[in-house]
Amino acid sequence: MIEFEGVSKSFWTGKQRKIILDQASFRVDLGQSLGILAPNGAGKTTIINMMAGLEKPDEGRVSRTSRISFPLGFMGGVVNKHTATENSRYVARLYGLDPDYVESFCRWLCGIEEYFDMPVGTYSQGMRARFSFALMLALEFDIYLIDEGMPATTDVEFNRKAGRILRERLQNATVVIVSHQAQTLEKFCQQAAVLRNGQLYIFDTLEEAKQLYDYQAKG
Ligand SMILES: Nc1ncnc2c1ncn2[C@@H]1O[C@H](COP(=O)(O)OP(=O)(O)OP(=O)(O)O)[C@@H](O)[C@H]1O
Repeated sequence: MIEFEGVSKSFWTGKQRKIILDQASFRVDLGQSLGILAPNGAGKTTIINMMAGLEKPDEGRVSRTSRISFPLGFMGGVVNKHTATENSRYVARLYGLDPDYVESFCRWLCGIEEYFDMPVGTYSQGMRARFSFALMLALEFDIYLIDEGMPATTDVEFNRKAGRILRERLQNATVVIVSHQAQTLEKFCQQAAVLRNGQLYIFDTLEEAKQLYDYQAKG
């Protein structure tokens, strides 16, 4: 479970205060995958980062009582001067998993051949995205955090394999996915939310959320 209690977050832009959340309270329960709809720049990445514990609220409390993933595409734990082999074995040890398993899973899923033994700093953006996605899928979490704005991979074979594993994983796991379009959320989520005026409004159906989102877009 992830719970936000009276959470406020804003950024000072030099000209004005950009409000992301204003005393917002909501919960993500296990088994209730949530899709968050918000226009570009509204604060989707910031909310996902707060859920992951990468960013702190200015006020209020974020509590986590399950195994929460790092956001898909997050490379913060990956060391550029080390190879994918070294990074995957290191991350496996951090999470108390078998390094041989995590390394071979990532090697198989990434499909980046000899680059797996080259420093991550030498990878293309697509290779980096594939490696961080593979790393996330190698570890088991109760809640997966997916930021649609993260660099995507255009490798068809990888997307097919990774998509299949993610769908399998999501049969038993919960996902929080943020997007600016409803279509992306349809596949995964039991409930949908709209970020509006610093509040997250959660609905039982994507249809209801879309109505508020479309109304907001017109307004
Ligand atoms: N450290 C920061 N300092 C100042 N402003 C920031 C900071 N981080 C984010 N912002 C601003 O806060 C707003 C929300 O950023 P965020 O990346 O969370 O939005 P987003 O909805 O994920 O955007 P996008 O859809 O474009 O990826 C943006 O206007 C961004 O410029």
